[in-house]
Amino acid sequence: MTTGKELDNLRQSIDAIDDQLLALLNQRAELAIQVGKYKSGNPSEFYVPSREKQIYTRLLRENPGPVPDEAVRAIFREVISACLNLEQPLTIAYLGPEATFTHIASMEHFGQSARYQPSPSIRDVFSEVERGRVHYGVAPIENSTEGVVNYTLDCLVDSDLSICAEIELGITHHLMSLSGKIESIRRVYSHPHAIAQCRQWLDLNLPEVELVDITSTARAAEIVSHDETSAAICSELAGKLYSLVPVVRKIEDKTNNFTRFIVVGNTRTKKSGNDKTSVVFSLSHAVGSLYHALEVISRFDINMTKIESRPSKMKAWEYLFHIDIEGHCDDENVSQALDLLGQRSLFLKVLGSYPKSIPSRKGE
Ligand SMILES: O=C(O)C(=O)C[C@]1(C(=O)O)C=C[C@@H](O)C=C1
Repeated sequence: MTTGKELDNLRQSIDAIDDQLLALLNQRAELAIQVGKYKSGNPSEFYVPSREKQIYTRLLRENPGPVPDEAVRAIFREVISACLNLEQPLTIAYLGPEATFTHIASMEHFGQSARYQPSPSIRDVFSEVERGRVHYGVAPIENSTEGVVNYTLDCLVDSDLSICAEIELGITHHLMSLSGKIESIRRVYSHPHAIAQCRQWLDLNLPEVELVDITSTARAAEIVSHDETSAAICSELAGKLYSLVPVVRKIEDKTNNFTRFIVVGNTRTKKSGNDKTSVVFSLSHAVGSLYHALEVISRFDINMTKIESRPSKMKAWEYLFHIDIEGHCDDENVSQALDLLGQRSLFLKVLGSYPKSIPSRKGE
């Protein structure tokens, strides 16, 4: 047992370390301000995803414990966020309203010091950045259970913005209501993707209940906050914002449920050493055209992590192929592969090269 004196000594040692941490944090902030002065003054140069990725990778590799990696990441997220804010306060548009998973993903990536602005649609997220009203935008692009968010893919094709970074968030859905009682539920509101991710649970546990599609999980929570007989499938953050309590926690069918979000902006992200590149292309209706296009990827020894096709919208039954490949477009093999792929395509656009995400479980 620790005596009162020993406890006092331990707390004094903690105070001494806190003083050192505070002094070091301020030294770090001074250095970040100096780094900021080397940047040309263009606001889009201040946030450097490749450098941030290198910092996290090194710290997580060197972490001796007992502080868990997830905590190291969260602490340094806030340190970097505060330092960046001293260089240039960042404004971020996200697919709102407040407390959506996109909001959670944005805060997880940019930290508490950035300023956040909800946008009513994915198109609006893009246009806020295009019009220069915010520095960056965040939109969902793919869920591990439900597949791609088509609208984000379409916006990427139409827009001149680049993908600067990706964010991967573990997603957990809770059934939340005003009373927390399952027997009073007549309707369940949520975003169609969230309903689809909880389909088996709903069929088994609430087979008679009406399911209502809503534009976002956060909006569902807001509606339910005015109706005693309904429940929302939403994040804990959204439920708390509207004074809901959990009826049943973690109702998603697949426990490994992740969503990827993209950060879009006017800048191209430099190499971090562990990157991905997103590309969209279209092909002629000739025998083997897709085969010949993809042969280029394997010829240059590149791993493809995703392929998706979308209607071109220009002509019926013509398609755009969206692929993600490992590597940065400034890597020799990726750059050569993209040149050749361009020669074999009717149209090719590089949507961005960006650091591979470090998955986070903060949405759980
Ligand atoms: O290295 C930089 O360019 C910085 O601005 C410093 C810093 C940091 O705090 O480490 C801050 C923001 C950037 O996104 C990356 C790194």
